[in-house]
Amino acid sequence: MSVYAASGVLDDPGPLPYGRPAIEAAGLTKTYGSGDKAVRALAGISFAVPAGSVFGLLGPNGAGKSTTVKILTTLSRADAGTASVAGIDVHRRPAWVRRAIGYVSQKPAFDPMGTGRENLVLAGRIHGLSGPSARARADELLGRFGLAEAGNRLAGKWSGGMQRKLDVATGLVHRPSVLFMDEPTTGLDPQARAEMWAEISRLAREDGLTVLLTTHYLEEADRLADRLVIIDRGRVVAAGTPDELKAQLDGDTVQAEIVGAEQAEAARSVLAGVPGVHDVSVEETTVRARVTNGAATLPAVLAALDGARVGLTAVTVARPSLDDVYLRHAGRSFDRADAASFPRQEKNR
Ligand SMILES: Nc1ncnc2c1ncn2[C@@H]1O[C@H](COP(=O)(O)OP(=O)(O)OP(=O)(O)O)[C@@H](O)[C@H]1O
Repeated sequence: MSVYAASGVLDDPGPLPYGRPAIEAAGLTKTYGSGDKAVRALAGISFAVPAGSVFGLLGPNGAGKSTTVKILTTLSRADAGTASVAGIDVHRRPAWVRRAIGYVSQKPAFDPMGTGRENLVLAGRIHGLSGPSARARADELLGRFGLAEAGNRLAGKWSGGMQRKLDVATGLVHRPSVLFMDEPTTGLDPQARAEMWAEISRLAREDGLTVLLTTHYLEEADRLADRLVIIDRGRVVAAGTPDELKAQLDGDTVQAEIVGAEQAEAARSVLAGVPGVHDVSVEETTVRARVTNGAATLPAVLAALDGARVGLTAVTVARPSLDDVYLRHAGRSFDRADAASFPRQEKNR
């Protein structure tokens, strides 16, 4: 099979071989700039995404999510490592990959001065559909996303949730087998976010699409992803299903808010001595610890802190969350890693 037919039209790369992951990344590295200004964005990222599943790429700002997606969607080249999408090598066959994937960026991609239907028809035409085929596909997608009634109204006047659905529908016009979504629910209100989660699940369950989404919302990854990797500073620090990752942390988490940072350090040493308490960490005035059994250990924790005259403003006991998984692997909590990198990221935008 030739890569390009004489007309320049691509041959069909064919279906994904049975059992082969829809996305495979192995040892991807990427450094931006050189010398003193070099930024190592990826330090050897590897993962595999089963076909027909929702996969989460989770990490704080600057972790390397966008760089990974850019490489997988052929917008950037890795310095080293290999990657394939829909069974196609991203470096050797970028045009094939582009035909097999859809991409929904974080920023709106639709024309607000066009109707929803016009936007979809235009996207279909850009992908080479004939006029009648593009119109039929537009109507199919409007119906699929519950947008049929609004289809002839200006997209710029739609609600944020409807506009996001339009962006997703646009990414699906050419029937890709793999859909990349960058922060799909950023900026949506809670109801629109829940609706978008349901849509994304449906795409995988009912349509057999493989969805790779990036997010820095732990809850989103927990609720939506069949499997996920947590990326930190260009490395995969944890991988598995959300339940597998949380189950690695047996027991509960005790989190105590301490009156001052000095007392928080004192609290750390006090708690480290309480039987059943382990992995004590301190960030500013927050002390966290893993405990074998939260309900049984809490009285001893409170008594120990009280005995050391440590002032508390709040104490909570919770089942392990993905934040705890991140804390265990990255040595700092997710929120703080995100906040720490935020000012630098703002400058980049
Ligand atoms: N074009 C670029 N030139 C220089 N440095 C870059 C460039 N793009 C990204 N970086 C840096 O590479 C690192 C990884 O960035 P990347 O955008 O992949 O992270 P991210 O996890 O997607 O973050 P965010 O959630 O903020 O998009 C960061 O330190 C970032 O500042």
